[in-house]
This record gives sequence, structure tokens and C-alpha cells, in this order.
Amino acid sequence: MSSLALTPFKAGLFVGKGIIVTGGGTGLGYAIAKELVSLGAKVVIAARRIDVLEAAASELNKSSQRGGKIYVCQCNVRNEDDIQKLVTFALETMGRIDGLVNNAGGQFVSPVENISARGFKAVVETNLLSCFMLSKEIYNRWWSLQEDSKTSGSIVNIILANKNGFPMMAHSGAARAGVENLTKSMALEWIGRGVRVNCVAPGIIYTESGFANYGEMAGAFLSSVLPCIPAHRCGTAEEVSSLVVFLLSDAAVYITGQNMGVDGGMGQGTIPLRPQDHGASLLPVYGELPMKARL
Ligand SMILES: CCCCCCC/C=C/C(=O)SCCNC(=O)CCNC(=O)[C@H](O)C(C)(C)COP(=O)(O)OP(=O)(O)OC[C@H]1O[C@@H](n2cnc3c(N)ncnc32)[C@H](O)[C@@H]1OP(=O)(O)O
Ligand SMILES: NC(=O)C1=CN([C@@H]2O[C@H](COP(=O)(O)OP(=O)(O)OC[C@H]3O[C@@H](n4cnc5c(N)ncnc54)[C@H](OP(=O)(O)O)[C@@H]3O)[C@@H](O)[C@H]2O)C=CC1
Repeated sequence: MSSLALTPFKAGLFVGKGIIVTGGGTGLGYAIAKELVSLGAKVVIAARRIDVLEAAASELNKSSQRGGKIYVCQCNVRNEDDIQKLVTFALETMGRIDGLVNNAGGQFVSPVENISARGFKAVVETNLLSCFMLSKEIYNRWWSLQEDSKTSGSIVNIILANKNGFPMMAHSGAARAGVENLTKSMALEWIGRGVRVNCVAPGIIYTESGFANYGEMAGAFLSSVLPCIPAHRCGTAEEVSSLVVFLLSDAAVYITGQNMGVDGGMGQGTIPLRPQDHGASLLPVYGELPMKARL
């Protein structure tokens, strides 16, 4: 499903630690879980499709080192009851929670004017509300109760590179911008409890599962978009997971409230999904624009 982790971290870095990775059965989440379990972590992977999670767990457990173990929990992150059950399950199985990766997420392609209110809400719930609900639930039921000042938690929120908006996926752009700001607020409120909160903003990362959601559009998208990425290629899931694992680890103990891109030089700029074709609008009001200066 996924190639080797890139981590340079020392073996056993996460021995005894418990981490939750939402959307951990596929794509980026799978790569993150794989790297963690190979470093000795206990990891709960959570998503809606239990069959996908179970298949992933049996593969991932083959990468386990030093007591690392994968547990699975069915959870729709849009549902608060499911979120509460996930935290109960994680505490029962792992005995503790040291890290959370809010990775489950997604959206659909549509111009703003065609998105229904329910569709917009569904995307906001999937990407933003879920992050708030799960982070808060773990804070209230675990991190806020720890007396030992050396006990710390780390939350990594996966968003996406959309500093300049996200045409054709505006609902997701808005939700992810919300996650970035929520990250900064949680980072400042919870620093006194030793909880760090950061974002990782991937650019275009080739994951079979992720791109499968877009059917035939994905091929056309990739060929038009690759020249716009300074690296001239997509990233890989492992190139994202190495940063996520670093942020989860104590090596990042002085880093909180940040948003870091993994985007092949895009500077977290907008993923260039083309706006709908249009004739040259916004023509210059004064003077003529030479033809070669137009698309
Ligand atoms: C072209 C290539 C682009 C590449 C981009 C590269 C960068 C980004 C990559 C990634 O993010 S990869 C990960 C991708 N994975 C996913 O997107 C999966 C998760 N997505 C979803 O589950 C859905 O998109 C969802 C909307 C978040 C949830 O859908 P669900 O069907 O479960 O929602 P409901 O509550 O049933 O429906 C609510 C509402 O939403 C409307 N809707 C759902 N899908 C679409 C669609 N494809 N087009 C238009 N509208 C959609 C649905 O119709 C409902 O609205 P109403 O019809 O009732 O008004
Ligand atoms: N690949 C890319 O280029 C980029 C990806 N991202 C983001 O990275 C994250 C991972 O993407 P990627 O691995 O590529 O794609 P995937 O489609 O493989 O991952 C999405 C995961 O989220 C889970 N998920 C979706 N909705 C829910 C829900 N309501 N409740 C629980 N789990 C849910 C899915 O599992 P299930 O369907 O079983 O619930 C799936 O495992 C996503 O947030 C994505 O938007 C950001 C930038 C670029």
C-alpha cells in the first residue's frame, strides 16, 4: 500500500506512547500510522469504513517494532457521539493519549455557486468541526487531568496549501483556514498544560485513495498542475509523514501554533485548480493588452 517510511528518528522514539490518527486506514494517515508503529507507538486508526481499517491494520502491524501496535475504531468524525466513543476506546486500549493527528478530511469539486448549504456544511463538519470536537474531547478527558508537568500532548492538524483561497473547493479552503486559526488559539490556550498544536499543509501529494475520489478529473488535473509546482512533481505520503512524526515527537517540544507546508516549493500557495474557463474578464480599462500577455 505504501513504501518505506523516511524517518531518521531513533528506534523506539515512541515506545509506550499512544497516538490517534483519523483517516489512518488510507493515504497520508496510513503512512503516518506506519511510521509511528515502526517507532514503537500504539496507534488507534479511525475512519468510517471498518473493512478498510481492518485490512490496513493487519498490514501495518507487520511494520511494528518494540511493542508498537495498531488498533482500529470505526468513527464518523462528523458525529460527536462517535468522537466520544473514539476517545473512550483509545484510553481503554492504549491507556493514554500522547498525540492526535486530525487527518480525516476531504471535499468535492464544485464552483461556489453550485455548492448547496448542506454540501458546504458537510465539508466544514468533516474538516473543521471534527478537529475542534476531537481535540477538545481529548483535552478534557486526558491532557487537562495530567498533573505531571512533563506529560505532554501534541496535536497535528492536516490542512492543505491554500493561502490564496481554493477555487473549485472553496468550502474546503474556508474550513482549512478555520483549522489553521483554531490551531493557533488552542496552541496558546493549552501551552500551560504542555499541549502543542500545529498544522501541516500538504501541497499535491499523490495518494491512490485520495485521487480515486476525483475519478477522471484527477488525470487531467495532474497533467495541468505539475508544471505549476516548483518541484515539478507530486509529493509522497512519506514526505508528509516524516514532518508529522517530527511534530508529534518531543524533538519538536518548542514548536507550537505553526503551520508548515510540504508542497514542493509552492510556499503553501493555492493548489492551482483552474477557475472555470472564462473569456478574458477584467480586461485593462486603460490601453490594450498585447495578445501574448493573455492566456
Ligand atoms: C480534481 C482533482 C483535485 C485534486 C485535489 C488535490 C488536493 C486535495 C486532495 C485531497 O483532499 S485527497 C482526500 C480526498 N478525500 C475526500 O474528499 C473524501 C471525503 N469527502 C467526502 O466524504 C465528501 O466530499 C463530503 C461532502 C465531505 C461528505 O459527503 P457525504 O456524501 O457523506 O455527505 P452527505 O452528508 O451525505 O451530503 C451532504 C451534502 O453534500 C453534497 N455532496 C456530497 N458530495 C458531493 C459532490 N461530489 N458534488 C456535489 N455535492 C456533493 C450532497 O449532495 C449533500 O447536499 P444536498 O444534495 O443534500 O444539498
Ligand atoms: N492528497 C493530497 O494531495 C492532499 C491531501 N490533503 C488532506 O490530507 C488528508 C488525507 O488525504 P489523503 O490521504 O490524500 O486522502 P484519503 O481519501 O486517502 O484520506 C481521507 C481519509 O479520511 C477519512 N474520512 C473522510 N471523511 C471521514 C469522516 N467523516 N469520518 C471519519 N473519517 C473520514 C477516509 O476514510 P473513510 O472514507 O473510511 O471514512 C480516509 O481514510 C485529508 O484531510 C486531505 O484533504 C491535503 C492536501 C493535499
